[in-house]
Amino acid sequence: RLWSYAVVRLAWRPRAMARRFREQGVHGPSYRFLTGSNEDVRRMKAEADGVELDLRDHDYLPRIVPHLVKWKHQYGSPYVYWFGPQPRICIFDYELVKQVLANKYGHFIKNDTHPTILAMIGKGLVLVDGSDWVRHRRVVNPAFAMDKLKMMTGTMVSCAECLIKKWEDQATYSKSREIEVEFSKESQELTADVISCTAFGSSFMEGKEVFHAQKQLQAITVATMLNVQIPGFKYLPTKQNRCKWMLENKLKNTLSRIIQCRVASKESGFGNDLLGVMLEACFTKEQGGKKGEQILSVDEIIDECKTFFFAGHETTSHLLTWTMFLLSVYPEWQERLREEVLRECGKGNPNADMLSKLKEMTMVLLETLRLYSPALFIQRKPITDMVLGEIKIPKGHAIIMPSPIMHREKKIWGEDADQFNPSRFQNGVTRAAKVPYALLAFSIGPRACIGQNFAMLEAKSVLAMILQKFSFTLVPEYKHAPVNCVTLQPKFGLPVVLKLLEVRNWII
Ligand code: HEM
Repeated sequence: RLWSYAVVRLAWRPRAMARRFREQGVHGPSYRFLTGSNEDVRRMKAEADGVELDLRDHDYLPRIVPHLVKWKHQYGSPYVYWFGPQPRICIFDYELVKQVLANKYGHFIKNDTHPTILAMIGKGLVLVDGSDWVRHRRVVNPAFAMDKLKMMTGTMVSCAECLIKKWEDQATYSKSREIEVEFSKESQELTADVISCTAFGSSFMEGKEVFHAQKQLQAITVATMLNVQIPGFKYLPTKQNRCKWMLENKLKNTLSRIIQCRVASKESGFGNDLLGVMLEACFTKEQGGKKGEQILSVDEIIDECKTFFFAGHETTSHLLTWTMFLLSVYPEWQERLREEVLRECGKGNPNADMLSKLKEMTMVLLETLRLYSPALFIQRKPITDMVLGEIKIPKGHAIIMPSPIMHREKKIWGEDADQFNPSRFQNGVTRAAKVPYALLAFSIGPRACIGQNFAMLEAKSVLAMILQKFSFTLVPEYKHAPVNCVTLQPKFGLPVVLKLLEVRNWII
C-alpha cells in the first residue's frame, strides 16, 4: 500500500499536473521522480557560484537564481517548476501579482514554510493566516503608529550613537584617521540592538541571545534549503534535527524569561513597546469582545517575539549594508546625501522630524530596495481552485513572485532598469515606474510589511549619523558576490574604510 501511495504521490500525480499546465500553455522543466527540479537548481547554482560581478553590475540574478532567469527566457511567463513533487508556478506579470497580493478576501494564503524557518521566526504575524492573522494584526498594529515610531527614533539614534562613537574613537587614535570595519556584521548587531531595545525594552542582553540562536537556525536553513521534505523526517534525531531542537528550546526559554520579567513588573504597567502592547492585549480580558477571552495566548506572544526579532533586524541590516555599498560605489550620491543631512539635521543627533525631510536619502533607500531587495521571493497558495489571468491554479499550488526579477522589467521601469538611478523616485514611489505598485520590496496589499516605516526611519537615522562623521569607500579587495541566505547578503561581507571628516578638538 505504501508503495502504491508513493507511486501516485511522487510519480503519477506530478506528471498529471504538468500535463494539465501544458494544456493551458504553461510550460517548464520536466518533473524528475521525487527530486523534481531540485537537482537542476543545485547544479545551476553551483555553476554560477564562482561568477564575480563588476562593482557597477547590479544584475546578480544569474548568480543567485540562475534557474529562474534561465527558465523565464526558455518557457516565458508564467512557467512551472518542481520543488520535489510540488509544483511552483512562477509569475512575473504585475497585473497577476496584484490580483494575488491585493486580494482582500483571503483567497491566497502563505505557502508552506521550511521547518527550520518556522523554528526560527515562529508562527507569528508573517506566517499566520485567516482569522488568526486578523487577531494578531489587530494587537500589533498600535505599536507601529507614527507617534510610537517617532518616540522609537530616539532609541534608534542612541543605539547608533554608541557604535559610531566606538568607530570615532578608533579612527581618532589611528594615524591615518581612518578604520576598516566589516559593515555587514556591525549593521546586523546594531539592528539587533535596536529591535531589542525598541520592541522588548530593557531586555537588551537577552535580545542578543535570541539574535545568536536565530543566526544559527538561519545557517541550518541555508544548508538544507534544497532538501526534499520527507514526511516524518523532522522527528528523526539526526544531528541537524537535534541542533535545531536545542536552538528552538533556547529561543523559547529566553523569550519566556523576557516575558515573565515583564509580567512580574506589571504593577507599573506593561510598557509602551511592542511586548508591552501584546501583553496588555493578552491580559486585558475584555478587549477581544467575548468576556474572558485572551486575544493572544502566551505561546502566541512567544512566536510573535521570534517573528519581530528576526523580521525587525535582518532585513533592515541588509538594507543598510547594500545602501553603504551603493554609496561607496557612487561617491557623487554619497556627497549629495551628506550635504542634505548637514543641511536638514546639522551636526547633532537627528530626530524624526529632521529625518522626514531627507528626500534624497529616501530616493537612495528606495532605489537600493529595488536593486538589492533583502526579501527575494513572495509566495502564496490559493485556498480553493482559482483562475489567475487565464490559468486555472488548483487549490494549494504554490505561486512564486520573484520581486528582484520584476524590479528589472524594462517595460515597467524603463531602459535603465539595471542601473542605479535614485532620481527615478524623485516624484515619489508610486510615480517611479509605469505601474504605481511596481516596487514590491515591502510587498503590497493587506499583508504588506507592517515594519516598513520603522525600517526606513532606522535606516535613515543610522545613515545620517554615519554621513555626518565619516566618508567611506570599499576596501580594494572587496568581491561583489551577492548571495541568497534567506535574505540577500554580500557573500564575503562588506569591508569598508571609514575616514573621519573632522578630528575631535580635544585631540588637537
Ligand atoms: C528593509 C526592511 C524590510 C523589508 C525589505 C521587509 C519586507 C517584507 C515583505 C516583503 C513582507 C511581506 C512578506 C509576504 O507577503 O510574504 C514583510 C512582512 C512583514 N514584515 Fe517586513 N520588511 C522589512 C522590515 C521589517 C521590520 C523592521 C519589521 C518589524 C519591526 C517587519 C515586520 C514584518 C511583519 C510582522 C510582516 C508580516 C505582516 C503581515 O503579514 O501582516 N519588517 N516584510
